[in-house]
Amino acid sequence: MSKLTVFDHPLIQHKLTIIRDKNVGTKEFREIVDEIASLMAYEVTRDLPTEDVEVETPVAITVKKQLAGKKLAIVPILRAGLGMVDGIMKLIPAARIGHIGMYRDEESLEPIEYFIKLPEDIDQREVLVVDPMLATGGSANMAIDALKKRGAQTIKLITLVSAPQGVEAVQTAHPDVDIFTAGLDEKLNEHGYIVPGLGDAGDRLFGTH
Ligand SMILES: O=P(O)(O)OC[C@H]1O[C@H](OP(=O)(O)OP(=O)(O)O)[C@H](O)[C@@H]1O
Ligand SMILES: O=c1cc[nH]c(=O)[nH]1
Ligand SMILES: [Mg+2]
Repeated sequence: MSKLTVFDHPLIQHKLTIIRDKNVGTKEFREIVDEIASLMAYEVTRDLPTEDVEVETPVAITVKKQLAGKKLAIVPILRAGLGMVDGIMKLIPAARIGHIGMYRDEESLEPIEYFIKLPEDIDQREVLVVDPMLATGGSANMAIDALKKRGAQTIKLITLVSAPQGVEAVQTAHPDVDIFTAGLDEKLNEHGYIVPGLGDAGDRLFGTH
């Protein structure tokens, strides 16, 4: 069974509470999603391997740690996942970025894929799939399926708000994929929105509601 990590860091919780407020506008929403993504990336990358390297300081030669060249790819699920990319890239600037375009059919809630473009060596990279919302889990599962079909082997899923149903769906379909989320909410409503959630993340990020 994959691991579920719910971040209880006070900064993450505080910032998530701010953007849940329906009166927060697009500019502030986008800025805070970016900040939360950075804070989450710091924790998600905690287990990256390091190696010893020699470095000459102005004072002496010493041996210290650097990242052991583990290659990463950040894969946002469009549109809303785009809002988390820059925040993660600030910490991991050498990561490659893949894109998976997907939207949920409003009636069936089934995801529909409309775009996919990944780094060619995706099979050699640890992949961070990012999407603010994990609701039914349909989109995340379809994105992970698409990644595995193209050879991705190590995948983590990073979300801001998750519904228990979505977590269970991903854990069942992909027990090898660890999930990191800033908030585990109560449930889904009859329209498939997370309750209490934060509404439609894509619309709030891009001002399209
Ligand atoms: O877990 P699920 O039930 O699949 O729902 C979650 C998906 O729904 C939202 O995208 P949406 O379909 O609104 O597309 P958008 O990002 O373009 O707004 C969200 O960003 C996820 O991708
Ligand atoms: O609550 C939800 C559920 C799916 N997608 C969103 O953007 N919000
Ligand atoms: Mg949307």
